[in-house]
Amino acid sequence: MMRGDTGDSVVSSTAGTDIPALDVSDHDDPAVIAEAARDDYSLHVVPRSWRLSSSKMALAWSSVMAAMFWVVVAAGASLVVGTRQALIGLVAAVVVHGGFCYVVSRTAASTGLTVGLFSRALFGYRGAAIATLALALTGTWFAVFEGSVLAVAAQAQFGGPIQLWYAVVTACGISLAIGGVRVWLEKVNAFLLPIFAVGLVATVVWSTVEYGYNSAWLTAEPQTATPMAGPGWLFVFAIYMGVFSNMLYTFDFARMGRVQDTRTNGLHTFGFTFYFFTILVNGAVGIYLVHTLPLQEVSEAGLVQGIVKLMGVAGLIFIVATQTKINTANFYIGSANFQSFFSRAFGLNLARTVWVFVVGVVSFAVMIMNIFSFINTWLAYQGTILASWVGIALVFIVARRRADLNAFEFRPGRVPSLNPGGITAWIVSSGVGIYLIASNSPIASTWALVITFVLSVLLSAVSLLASKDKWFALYRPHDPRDEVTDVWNDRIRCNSCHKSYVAVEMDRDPSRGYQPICASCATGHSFRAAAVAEATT
Ligand SMILES: Nc1ccnc(=O)[nH]1
Repeated sequence: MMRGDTGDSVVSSTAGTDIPALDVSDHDDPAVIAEAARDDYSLHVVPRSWRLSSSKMALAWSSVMAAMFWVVVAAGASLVVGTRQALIGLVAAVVVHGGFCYVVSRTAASTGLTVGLFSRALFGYRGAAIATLALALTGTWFAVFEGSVLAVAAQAQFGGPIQLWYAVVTACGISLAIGGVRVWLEKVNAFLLPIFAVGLVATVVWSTVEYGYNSAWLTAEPQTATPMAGPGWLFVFAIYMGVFSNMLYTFDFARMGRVQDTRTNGLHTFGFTFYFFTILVNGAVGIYLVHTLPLQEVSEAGLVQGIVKLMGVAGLIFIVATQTKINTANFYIGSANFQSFFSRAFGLNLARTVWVFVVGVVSFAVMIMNIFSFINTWLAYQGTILASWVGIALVFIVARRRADLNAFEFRPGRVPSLNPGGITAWIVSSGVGIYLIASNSPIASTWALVITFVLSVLLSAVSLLASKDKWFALYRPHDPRDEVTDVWNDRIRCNSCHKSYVAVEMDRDPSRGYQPICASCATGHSFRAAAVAEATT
């Protein structure tokens, strides 16, 4: 439908000019739907028609709930600070993660943006690429840990060389993550959720029957004294701040939630209910098991070996369920963010499928090379970068709500290269965090991430007060958003790839006679250069 035909004032911005008319439609382009089945609009805004019901969203996202990680981290922490302090730390973590993810998931659903696209509003066009690289590496390194745990469990049951199991686990991870969230993730995770839930209860009951119940686990004192500058619960809370990366995972999933479900999704699917189970229930099970099972070592590998020894094949099935679930999410986030990073940084536009293989090959190589401690160190430092991303994003989201602004500017032709306020807050706060962690003092394990986060909030709040409009947006004429009646419902055909995307993400290309261009094609160098030139003259 060409609205220009009606002479309607909707197209007023092009009236009387020789700007080409838009090819507008109000339904999805079949070619776009086919592409989305693999890519989930990873370089585009997710239209309202590609959203999942809240139950499907919950099943897809339940992937992150099931990871031996949550069980083992709490178990290890409780040996350092004692059960009571550990539980206090877990509760604090549930409240903070739940609250933040409420906010983050709402913003993701209302904007339909990825972490990569949204970050442009915070840090500018180039600055945003850092977030996608950090998140892609987080997904890949987590895939290494969770995959290796599964390989260890399989080896404990069946024997054979560990390298063989690494290969099997990697092949499974790749095949499940090839389809997008709606193709595989939601279905696989729905199927595995009951196995995970039953397995968790069975592990507790089985170990109690086998080794007897001893209530001493509830009052256990610290066993591995560690110097720390602060209370034990803060030590535990800080460990969970190290996985604030979950909030970026949340963003990339919640963009596929329906707008009318934002409250349910915010409170339950991604928020408090989710973390009650993920952090507190999983954690309490871990603390119980570590005081009940005779373990060789408290690590993910040690715990799964204990479980497989106790329960045999049933234990292995449980571990397969947990680790397969979490690795669908890790592979998905890793591949989607590598795709976004390489598209921005190197103009390399490949399907997400290709990046699924890259995540698989890289994580397999790391497992084979046996460099787990390197990855641990990497994640510890990188945790500061993602924690401060969260602080800056929250300040920005809250400020935007107060200013009553509806849409974030993220389009390549309409954001500056760097947002000096966001970038300064990001570099300074994460720099301080990295310095504190490198100092290896007792402050590192308790305060480093807290200080990073608080600094990121303060600095970004101050920078917003001092900010100028041009930090956030390039001002250019001929915005297709102004030419349609409904930016979410009207699809505009891109003159470069000839596919139609929702008007929210569309721009006009000054280097090609103001033809319409989509958010993905707009990452090309010539368009960006022309847009920047137009804005500054
Ligand atoms: N997001 C994640 C949290 C914990 N473990 C993972 O592998 N991934």
